[in-house]
Amino acid sequence: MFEQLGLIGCGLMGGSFALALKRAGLVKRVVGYSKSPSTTERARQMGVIDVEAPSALLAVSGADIVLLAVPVAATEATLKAIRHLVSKDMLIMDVGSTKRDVIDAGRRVLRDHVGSFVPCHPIAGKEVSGVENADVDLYVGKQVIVTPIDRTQPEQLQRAVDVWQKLQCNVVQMAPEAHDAAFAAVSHLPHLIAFALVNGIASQTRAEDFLTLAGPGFRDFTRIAASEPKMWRDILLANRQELLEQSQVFQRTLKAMEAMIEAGNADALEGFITQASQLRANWRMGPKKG
Ligand SMILES: NC(=O)c1ccc[n+]([C@@H]2O[C@H](COP(=O)([O-])OP(=O)(O)OC[C@H]3O[C@@H](n4cnc5c(N)ncnc54)[C@H](O)[C@@H]3O)[C@@H](O)[C@H]2O)c1
Ligand SMILES: O=C(O)C(=O)CC1(C(=O)O)C=CC(O)C=C1
Repeated sequence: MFEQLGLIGCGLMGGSFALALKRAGLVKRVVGYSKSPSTTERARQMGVIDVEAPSALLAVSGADIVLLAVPVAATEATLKAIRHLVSKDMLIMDVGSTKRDVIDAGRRVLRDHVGSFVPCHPIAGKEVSGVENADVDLYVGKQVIVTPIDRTQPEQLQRAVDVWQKLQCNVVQMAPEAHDAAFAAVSHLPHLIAFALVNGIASQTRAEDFLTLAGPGFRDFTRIAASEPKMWRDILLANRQELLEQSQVFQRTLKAMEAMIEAGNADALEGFITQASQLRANWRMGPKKG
């Protein structure tokens, strides 16, 4: 049981975490801070946080657990704002979608206290952001990737794993580099393609007609194109090297498929689609069972 959660970033991810922690009876009090005071106020009105803090530092004052739930590019400034109150006994976690840049910021800013910081990434989310969309069940049954470094205190790592497990998450430990490589392929690239696809259609003179005719296939494929622009700008830039490599792989695959279509090679095209279709039909979210 924690005495006080210091929540920095009272949005979708942070708000959902606070609600889940409260429901599980794991925290007595939540003190929250968001850049915009109206967001912090809204979070209190919704019962997501109990007390509004006027700064990140004051949100951390008296906290034994801290969650950073801000855009990844805001991590360094946030850690700088709180570093004077960070102690060895405080568990600090984040939920950022990229890990190498977040960890680099942690090393630079926290220095001797970097051991209190356990980098985390819940593989849960939505295309809508903000505290209004916070959801007590967001993390239930989802994977949480933890990417400790050599200096992470084993006790803090264990506490972080325990918290996520009590929220009914499946915790997976990985190296930060392996994390960023994997999520470039299965999260960042799909978002890049969804944004590009929508804008590619929108750039055509008949876009309005096309979009009026679009059905469930378009809706499902492009759901994530409605995601928060600044958050995704930061993610795509933070993981640019891995993402650009994945984009190259995608473009080569697309070119190969175009060549089959151009040549009218029905067998090759069918084989290619069969491979993807079977893979996707058998795919289930989460770790392999059995
Ligand atoms: N949305 C998703 O699907 C998803 C999934 C997994 C991880 N993440 C990660 O979670 C983090 C938060 O995303 P979200 O979806 O909750 O976004 P959000 O926009 O809903 O919430 C972010 C909150 O942080 C606040 N904020 C922004 N800059 C700040 C700063 N400098 N100091 C204090 N507060 C600040 C905003 O006002 C907002 O309240 C991001 O790092 C993102 O990469 C998002
Ligand atoms: O469901 C969505 O809308 C998401 O995009 C969630 C999603 C993903 O790509 O799977 C997005 C970013 C993350 O860091 C983790 C999860």
